[in-house]
Amino acid sequence: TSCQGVTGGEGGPSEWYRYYPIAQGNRQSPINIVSGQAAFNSSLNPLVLSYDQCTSVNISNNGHSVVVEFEDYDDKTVISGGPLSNSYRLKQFHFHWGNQHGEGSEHTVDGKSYPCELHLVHWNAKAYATFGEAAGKPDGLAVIGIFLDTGGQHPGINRLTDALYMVKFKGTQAQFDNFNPKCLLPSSLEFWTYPGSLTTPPLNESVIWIVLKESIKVSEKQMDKFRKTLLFSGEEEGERMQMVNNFRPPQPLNGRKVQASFK
Ligand SMILES: CNS(=O)(=O)c1c(F)c(F)c(SCCO)c(F)c1F
Ligand SMILES: [Zn+2]
Repeated sequence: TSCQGVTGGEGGPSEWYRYYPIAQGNRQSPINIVSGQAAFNSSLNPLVLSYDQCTSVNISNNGHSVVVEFEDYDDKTVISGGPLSNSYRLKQFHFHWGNQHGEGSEHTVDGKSYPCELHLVHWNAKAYATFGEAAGKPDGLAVIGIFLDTGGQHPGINRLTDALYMVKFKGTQAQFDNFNPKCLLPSSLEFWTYPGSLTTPPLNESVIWIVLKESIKVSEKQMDKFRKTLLFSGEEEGERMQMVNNFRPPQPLNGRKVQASFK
């Protein structure tokens, strides 16, 4: 139900504006990407992900999603190129998903939802001293969005889905090292890009979005692991609420231009 939404109980996306008025701002995310209206920009550089030295630290359930965090005290895991003027450091990745096939992603493409969307969250450590500071700046964050669609089993995501039982409850965390999210990339890095926001409170308008055109394929069984293992609720809470439908629906474009790195 809508009151479940991303917050799992204390009012969903339609209530956020009460405490976070920026929910009605002019660069909110996600959006529906209308492929025919995206402007091909030949001056967009190829996206470069320098993830070879990445060090994952832990996996956790923050009550909104399952999050894998990385060491980000130096530039060993960065992205550059694309629409970005400098390198941005990987801080964490997390997912948004539905409770059945037809919904789950945050961005939609020509009105089509995917069952899940992966967000790789990076921050502008060249311009700002901390993630928190960057999260308040218009060019502070860069999030790569990758659609997960159902198809054959994805070998790379198994280590992750096998670890979900350790973070079943809100507020739990477990060690999770040597996971390189490069294994979750599709073969093409072609993308759409547009200026937007966080999709969960505080909804800061500080994200340069980079949404990959090509989805990765995971099996229905792997998708079900997210839906059946994770809870919005904490261990001590009586009622167990399945963590599903933790996605925000598309927001008004308000005149923004979506650029494409491809024709
Ligand atoms: C893009 N997806 S999002 O808005 O839901 C999102 C999120 F869920 C996060 F947890 C973080 S990191 C916050 C401190 O860790 C983030 F930057 C985000 F952008
Ligand atoms: Zn997200």
